Amino acid sequence: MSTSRRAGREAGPPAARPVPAPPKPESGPITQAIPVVGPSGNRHEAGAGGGEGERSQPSRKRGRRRRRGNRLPDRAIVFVGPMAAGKTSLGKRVARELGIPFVDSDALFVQAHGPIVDFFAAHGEEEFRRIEAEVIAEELAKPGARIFALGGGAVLSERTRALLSEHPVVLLMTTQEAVLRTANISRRPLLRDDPEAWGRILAERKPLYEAVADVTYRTDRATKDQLAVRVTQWVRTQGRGAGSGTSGGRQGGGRSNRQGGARAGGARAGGARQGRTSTRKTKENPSE
Ligand SMILES: Nc1ncnc2c1ncn2[C@@H]1O[C@H](COP(=O)(O)OP(=O)(O)O)[C@@H](O)[C@H]1O
Ligand SMILES: O=C(O)C1=C[C@@H](OP(=O)(O)O)[C@@H](O)[C@H](O)C1
Ligand SMILES: [Mg+2]
Repeated sequence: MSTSRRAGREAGPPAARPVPAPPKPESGPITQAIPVVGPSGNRHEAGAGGGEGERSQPSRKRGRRRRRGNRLPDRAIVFVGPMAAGKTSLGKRVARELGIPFVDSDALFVQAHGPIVDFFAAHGEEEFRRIEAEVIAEELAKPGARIFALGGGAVLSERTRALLSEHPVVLLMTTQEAVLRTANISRRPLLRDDPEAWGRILAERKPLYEAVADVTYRTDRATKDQLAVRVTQWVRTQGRGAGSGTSGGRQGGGRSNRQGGARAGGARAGGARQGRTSTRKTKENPSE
């Protein structure tokens, strides 16, 4: 296992990753209706449904299947990445697939403080970052499997990066071209007046994303449906055999990661889990 290279490479069979906490009971599927906070701040049901025209409750059959299939950690699985990479939209889908809640840090912020664009205008970015880091720390402290999508700049906080060393972290990466094609720029204060700032901001933050990530998926090279399947599969490996060496092996086939031209970068954390305050994860980077 490489100990120095970072995320952003092809996902393949990840290596086992030691988990520091004592083995926790694996969380089973959550089959009851689950409150979800979307980016708009609205609560809706996610366990199934997620607000995109699907059922509000998983069927009993699906629930049984999930109970057998899920091996989820008893903690938040965190999505990071640049603005408009798809953290919110893909995070919702993955949560729905897994039958677990979805939480979005921007939505938590909006619930308490109103629209981010307005907050930036009134109080500035620094104050936004301060509150964002608090909101994230509070959420990460809660137990229970769920997908937690962070705002793109959340990794700027050292405190947040340190906390992420205790969580499975998925990095979603894309390109400026794809973002300018699909994203709603007007809701993102840092892009509103200068959409091309996206690339400059990414250049500054890329090392931070890579330092916290366990696996990377490119969202500009696959459909949301394809990615939802792939990321869901990866998440399912994260609760297995803490320290048993089986945690990543099942993904191994990496089959889905290499299909359809959608490249999932892969890396696995190892070292970071040995130290609670480490902000850097040790990864294996299978070749591309
Ligand atoms: N393969 C994909 N995965 C995720 N999002 C995608 C994909 N293709 C296009 N999109 C679009 O990109 C945008 C990403 O927005 P969002 O999920 O809010 O990103 P983020 O939360 O990372 O800022 C959405 O409009 C989404 O529909
Ligand atoms: O990258 C950033 O600095 C930001 C990203 C946004 O979230 P998304 O990444 O979900 O767009 C939101 O937190 C805010 O506009 C600032
Ligand atoms: Mg988002």
